[in-house]
Amino acid sequence: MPKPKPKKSDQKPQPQPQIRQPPTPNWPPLRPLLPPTDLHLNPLVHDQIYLIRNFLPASLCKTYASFLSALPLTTTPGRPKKDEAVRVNDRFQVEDARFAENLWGGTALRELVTERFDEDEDVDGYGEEVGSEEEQEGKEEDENEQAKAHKLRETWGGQPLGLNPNIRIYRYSKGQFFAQHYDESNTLTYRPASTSKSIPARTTWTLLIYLTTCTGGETVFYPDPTRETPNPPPIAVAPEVGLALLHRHGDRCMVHEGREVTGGEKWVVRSDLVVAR
Ligand SMILES: O=C(O)CCC(=O)C(=O)O
Ligand SMILES: [Fe+2]
Repeated sequence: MPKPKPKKSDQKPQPQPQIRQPPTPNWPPLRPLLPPTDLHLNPLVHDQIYLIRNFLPASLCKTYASFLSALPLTTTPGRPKKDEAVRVNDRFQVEDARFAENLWGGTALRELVTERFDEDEDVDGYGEEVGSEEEQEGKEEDENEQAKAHKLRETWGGQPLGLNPNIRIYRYSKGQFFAQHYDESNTLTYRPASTSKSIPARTTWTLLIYLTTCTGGETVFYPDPTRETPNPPPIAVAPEVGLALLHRHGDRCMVHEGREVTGGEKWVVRSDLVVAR
């Protein structure tokens, strides 16, 4: 069966007058968490999809799913706007810079993204060794630091600043799904909650945090065919309690979908990685 032409998702930021913003939820504290040293950013597809297992422990996911079910979720209409992906789920969207900062800095995410994004690589992989003279060591360390900083910006599309304050909560019940689409990059002005700074920024990767398991409901990625692999197999990620997934979006976004849930409920917290423009 030919694949339907993927649409864009509708993730354009929707600046709304202050007065129409729902009040920010009184999110439960992000505790307990696993020690960051127990967590890893594992590449599923190098440079495209990363997974963090147990990003949120099961007890916290349970607290969140029950907290979120009390929020005023709205069912997205089955009839999308022109050029928008068909999506049927219940969702809640809020601008909450403080929560975005807690998810970033109050968990292992910042450390994994900014310091441990290259754990799977050879630790000496940055730069060639140019001799073992002791006086060269400092210089080599500097060069390694610079190479790492370069790799950081290359991986994330710029200097990571934090998460998009546009927080989206999805609940998919039996029969609900998100049809094939790709996620767009958005520009924004990043304003850390605790300061008056304004930094020109853009989103480069999608963050999905699964709070539940369910049957069906996999997030499925469709790699582009290449000459060597004309029929690449789809890559399916089954929702897992506490799993975080990061995937590249914008120009190099892979077409993907949220498969229909066939049993249970799939709960997802969605944000995006924000980098300096
Ligand atoms: O729910 C999913 O599995 C996918 C969600 C998604 O693709 C999106 O939020 O853009
Ligand atoms: Fe998406």
